Amino acid sequence: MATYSRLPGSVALITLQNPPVNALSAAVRQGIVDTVQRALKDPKVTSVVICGQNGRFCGGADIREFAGPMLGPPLVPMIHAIEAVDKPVVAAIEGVALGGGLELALGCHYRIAHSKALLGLPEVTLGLLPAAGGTQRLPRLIGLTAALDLITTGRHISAAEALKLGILDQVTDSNAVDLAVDFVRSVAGQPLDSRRLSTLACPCPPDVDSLLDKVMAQVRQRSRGALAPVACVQALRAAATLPYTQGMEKERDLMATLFNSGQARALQYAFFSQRVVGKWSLPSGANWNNSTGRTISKAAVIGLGTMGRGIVVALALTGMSVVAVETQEKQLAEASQAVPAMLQREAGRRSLATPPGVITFSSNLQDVSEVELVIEAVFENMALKLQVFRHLASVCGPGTLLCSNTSGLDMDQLAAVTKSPALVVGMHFFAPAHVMKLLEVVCGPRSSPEAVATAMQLGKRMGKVSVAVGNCPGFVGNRMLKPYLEQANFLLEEGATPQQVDEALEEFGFPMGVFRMSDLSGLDVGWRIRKEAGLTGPGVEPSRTRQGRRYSPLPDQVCEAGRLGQKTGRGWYQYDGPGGRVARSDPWVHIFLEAYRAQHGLVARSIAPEEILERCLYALINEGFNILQEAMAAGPEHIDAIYVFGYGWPRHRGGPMFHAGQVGLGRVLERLEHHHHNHPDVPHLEPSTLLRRLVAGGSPPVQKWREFINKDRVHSQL
Ligand SMILES: CC/C=C\CC(=O)SCCNC(=O)CCNC(=O)[C@H](O)C(C)(C)COP(=O)(O)OP(=O)(O)OC[C@H]1O[C@@H](n2cnc3c(N)ncnc32)[C@H](O)[C@@H]1OP(=O)(O)O
Repeated sequence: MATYSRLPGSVALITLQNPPVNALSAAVRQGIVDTVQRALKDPKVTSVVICGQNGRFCGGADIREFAGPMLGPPLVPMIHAIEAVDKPVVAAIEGVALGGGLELALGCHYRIAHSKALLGLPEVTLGLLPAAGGTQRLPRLIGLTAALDLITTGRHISAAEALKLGILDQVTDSNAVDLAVDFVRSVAGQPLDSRRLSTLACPCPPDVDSLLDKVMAQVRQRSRGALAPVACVQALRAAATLPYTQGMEKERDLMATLFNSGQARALQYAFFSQRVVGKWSLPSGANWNNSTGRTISKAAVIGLGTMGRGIVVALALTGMSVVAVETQEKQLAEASQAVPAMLQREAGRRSLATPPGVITFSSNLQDVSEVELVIEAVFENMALKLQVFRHLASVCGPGTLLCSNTSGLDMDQLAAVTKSPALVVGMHFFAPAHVMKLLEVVCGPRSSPEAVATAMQLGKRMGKVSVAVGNCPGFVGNRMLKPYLEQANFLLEEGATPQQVDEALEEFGFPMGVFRMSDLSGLDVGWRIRKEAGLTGPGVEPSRTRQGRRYSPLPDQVCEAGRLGQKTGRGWYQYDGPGGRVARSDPWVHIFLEAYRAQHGLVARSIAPEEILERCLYALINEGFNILQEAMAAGPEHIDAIYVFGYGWPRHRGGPMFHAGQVGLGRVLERLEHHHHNHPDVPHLEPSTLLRRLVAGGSPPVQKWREFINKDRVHSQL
């Protein structure tokens, strides 16, 4: 709703009220329509200020309402009516003015903001465009070039930047509403024509067409199949080339197409998934709301390889002091050069309000005795990690939280060698750890609510999307990746090339196909994990089966040939040299694949992109269903957030579990059955019981899956 009050000096104050972000729900829109009418009719009112309750102007349209029928007054005529009012209307912006919130402010005659306010038109991130006149008013206010940037990226900007661009008329460090009230009194009675943005011409550079073509090409390349950024450019072309009314028609038509697209639904689902995962819970009933984490001010990181360095930077960026330990002198010397530079770069990029914490480098594990939390980030080797944990248990106090950055090892085994297993949790970062948004917080069976809450809070402080997951091999992300990678290798055995597999996946929307990705991270990484699992290495027979299941030794053989990927200049592709970035097809790989197939009596066949996608993606999704069944993830949103934020799953496809729902669960089941029939020695293709149960239950939408997940789970940890 919106409240109305009359202040001394003939000012009407309209306050939007819809906590927590004063989203423009039907009730709020109705409230605005009613209160604006009241101000208009009240002869004692000469001017109007619109603000939001609790220091937040408006977070935009109420996204939850998008799923249902449109009720209440529409935004477009409501904003037109405000713009047409003949008494000055000022938007007093505190907190946020986003999406429809900023569009509402653009319909006002003046905009005044607090210096800490954030403004933006983030609709593109929800698969939409600013269709309450935003694509037509903003470019008329700040020019086409700046509007293209803001609308196609959806980025939030500071009040200072908004002032510079001309979106704001004034910025204040004190109360924005008070300033707006004073200001509107001072302009009462002045002509408003030039303040009505819809009546202005759109300032454009001389060569509009070439600018729009250039931006369109950039957007298409960046968006990897997403529709909304393209529609934003089309709407801005209309703003630059058509009269306002026709521009608005174009905006409306484009919005209608986007609104009904699966992509908008997927992106809105992704928005809410990101928020759902913050609300973790454990089977004990402990959850985000009833558990208190510790506030960490001093932490340590053990191991300063690539991951450890990134973690040190991520921690220091929160302002805490960090002890960075590396026992190998050469690695320590390199890290103590590299880490401060990384920290400086990242702090500069983020323009931080808090100065970074102090980092102390040491080769002595004893130096972590005073810290409150330790993150072990040594090599992915259980014996080594156990050794470090035993050592930590003797060095640290019994109240120190001990975390491991393992990517899939048993957290409970590590907890067992410490004095306080309840204070042990996994913190699985993704490389580069100071940049990547995802953090898997691994809750072992003995992890206390306090330990989980501390790790989740710390993740949030580091700006991560933290997802609580159960303790199973590979946790959630890597466990699902395994069948995906496995299928990619099988496809090579059967006749595909690395390029064909990568192109199908990149066409789907992944930034990189599996083989390009493997070359980037290094083939030795997976090889070492497989060696640890006894699947490869000296003494292991190079056959195509392991424990009665199909196995492809292809990646082991490529790695053992010294082809480690980009770092050696050769992997699944060839590069210009060690460290090269541009992947080119390598005749060596094709000859190698032919020889491999001949050696194993395999006849190459032509494989369509559809089969590549089905086999890789459905195998991954199927494992997601198994994970849900075992309660290693609390819900499909958790798996989807992990894949969107950590594994490059295209956001406009929502995440693997959401995608399964969009494809149709029946179809996924049928194709898995088909592929399992053709490959009975691949257990990962055998459809999950949960998937079968969901299909038998009428394929409910993803939000209803929880009702079908077996309550008597064997391993329930979440
Ligand atoms: C004709 C079409 C015209 C216009 C289209 C639009 O306006 S689309 C909407 C555009 N607006 C946005 O995209 C803003 C989305 N919100 C945010 O970016 C952040 O929520 C915000 C406002 C920066 C606040 O961040 P903060 O970290 O403080 O809170 P959090 O994100 O956890 O949100 C708190 C709860 O509010 C819910 N919420 C936020 N925005 C909206 C919204 N626009 N509609 C509905 N609900 C919203 C969010 O889900 C959280 O809910 P909870 O139940 O507590 O998890």
